[in-house]
Amino acid sequence: MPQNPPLAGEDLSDGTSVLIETAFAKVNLALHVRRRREDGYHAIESLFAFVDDGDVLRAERRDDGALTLKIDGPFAAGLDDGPSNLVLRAALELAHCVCPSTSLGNSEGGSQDPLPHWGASLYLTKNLPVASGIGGGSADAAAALRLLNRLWDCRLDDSALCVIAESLGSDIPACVISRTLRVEGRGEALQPLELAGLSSAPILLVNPGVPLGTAPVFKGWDQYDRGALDSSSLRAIITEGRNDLEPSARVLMPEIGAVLDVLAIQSGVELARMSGSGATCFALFETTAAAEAAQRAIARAYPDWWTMCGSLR
Ligand SMILES: C[C@](O)(CO)[C@H](O)COP(=O)(O)OP(=O)(O)OC[C@H]1O[C@@H](n2ccc(N)nc2=O)[C@H](O)[C@@H]1O
Ligand SMILES: Nc1ncnc2c1ncn2[C@@H]1O[C@H](COP(=O)(O)OP(=O)(O)OP(=O)(O)O)[C@@H](O)[C@H]1O
Repeated sequence: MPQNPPLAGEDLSDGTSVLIETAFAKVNLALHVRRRREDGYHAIESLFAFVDDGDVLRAERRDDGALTLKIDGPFAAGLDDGPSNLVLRAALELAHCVCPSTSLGNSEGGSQDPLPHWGASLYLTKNLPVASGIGGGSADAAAALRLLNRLWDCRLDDSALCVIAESLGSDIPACVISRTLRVEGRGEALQPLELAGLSSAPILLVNPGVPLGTAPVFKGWDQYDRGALDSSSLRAIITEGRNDLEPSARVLMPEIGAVLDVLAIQSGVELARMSGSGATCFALFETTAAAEAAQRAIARAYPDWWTMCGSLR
């Protein structure tokens, strides 16, 4: 772990500077699962929104062509900083797309023939719980694509980054955009949405403190199509929207029921629901003061639960 990761915009002694991206936490305000596809993935209809807070990724150029990742922050422990990390996988995929003959190295001596242009030192501050339904790893990969697109001056637009993102994970194209979206397919069909009442909405996220993998939750879906998503208004999302993965996630992790019950009784709550494949649940509030009061009350009563308060972007 880095002792002193560089700060955003900090000028380093060699004259280079550090670039920074936030990996915004994702929430599925509604997640309708329509059918299991032949390729094993599920066709979804979902309203994605993003919180104005999350993990933080910093990068500085290095001229030796090496690509390294160091992780700190409250959820760094146990997270592999090797080539399986989605940040490094995204970096490699971007470099290969822009320059197919690129070989990237790491300081431990991975590459035979590193090209100086594609070097970077990456520092990830992991604030979001891992495997928790708020796209932490997906948001990190998307932030890496946005960040290295700038650092390496690749000049790819969002749609080109989304094509690269799609090969890395279903949630990653939406995380590249990190704005309110209606999402279909297995996660790659994106339609931007401006919903009245949603912009800057106060939100509280609560996780019961145990990781939950995505694949087993989809596997437990009962294969019953409960119908299309009406994303025409926030009211429709609140009253008609569902998270079809909630029953299966609750079987695997009954604590989700307790989190939802506690969120639902907080004063000023407009909507309480599970995000993604769980176990994180969220609540939208009428005011920031109500969201912060609920966070304080829940943190006092359930010290093992993780909470984060913010606004939708
Ligand atoms: C539940 C959501 O987070 C909602 O936004 C996403 O649908 C999941 O996105 P993700 O974590 O990026 O998923 P991936 O890493 O692509 O896939 C993990 C596993 O979840 C299952 N999976 C994922 C997405 C999807 N539309 N159908 C699926 O069945 C598959 O078993 C897959 O092997
Ligand atoms: N940078 C990363 N941060 C978090 N997890 C990562 C990262 N790189 C790889 N992973 C792996 O990805 C898996 C899923 O983690 P992630 O936090 O993205 O799940 P999630 O919150 O359920 O996401 P989603 O909402 O997209 O389903 C974990 O098993 C983890 O080991």
